[in-house]
Amino acid sequence: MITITNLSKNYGKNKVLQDVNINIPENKISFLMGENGAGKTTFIKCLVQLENYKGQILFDEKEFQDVRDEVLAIYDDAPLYTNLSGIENLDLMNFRKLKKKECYNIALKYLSGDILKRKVSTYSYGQRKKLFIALVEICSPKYLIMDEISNGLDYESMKGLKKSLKEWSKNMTIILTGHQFDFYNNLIDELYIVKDSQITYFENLDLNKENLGDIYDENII
Ligand SMILES: Nc1ncnc2c1ncn2[C@@H]1O[C@H](COP(=O)(O)OP(=O)(O)OP(=O)(O)O)[C@@H](O)[C@H]1O
Repeated sequence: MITITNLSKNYGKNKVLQDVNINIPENKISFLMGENGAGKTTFIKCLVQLENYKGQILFDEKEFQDVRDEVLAIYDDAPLYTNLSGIENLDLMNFRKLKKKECYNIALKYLSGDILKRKVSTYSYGQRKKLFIALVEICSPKYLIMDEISNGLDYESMKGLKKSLKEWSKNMTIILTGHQFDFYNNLIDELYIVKDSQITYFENLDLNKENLGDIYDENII
């Protein structure tokens, strides 16, 4: 479980998050829903210490630095070595220390050999996303955080990712954010609303029956 206690984050006078207290359960898919600028990415950046904040974030009672090699965060400006090939990037970022050949074989499920051997600077937006998705399978992290992962993926890749996320969540604590509710409907286990500097857990909702678009209309607008 990830425990967030009294988390506050300001950018100057903009109080993006104020005294947030939530728990993210283990081995579930938790989804953060909120309008543009609500603070979803900020929250994720706090989780992985890319932003300073007030409060406490613990991963199964441990500080981030003690679980750093078990956390994988994927967000739009996540860094890649653009002068290196896709496979060289995977080899460098692979914290499970799989052999390069094993990384390559896993990555082939997501990108062709030709693309994997090309410099990342030549990749399309969707191909960069697929490289990170391959990294999830290579690293098999305990905690997986994906900010707007479905953006830029083609239909087949989205279907494949949805299936993989379900499978991964048997052994992974997963946090997702996004706006394309078609992708997140019938996928997520837990829902959190990000609004007015707060993150609120939605209790007792049957997410398999309820439509995220309707929940958004009723609770966010
Ligand atoms: N580095 C920054 N400096 C100043 N303000 C920032 C910075 N990053 C984000 N903000 C502001 O913080 C607020 C929350 O932004 P954030 O990116 O977390 O929103 P979001 O919920 O992820 O939005 P979206 O759905 O559009 O991706 C916004 O008002 C944004 O303008």
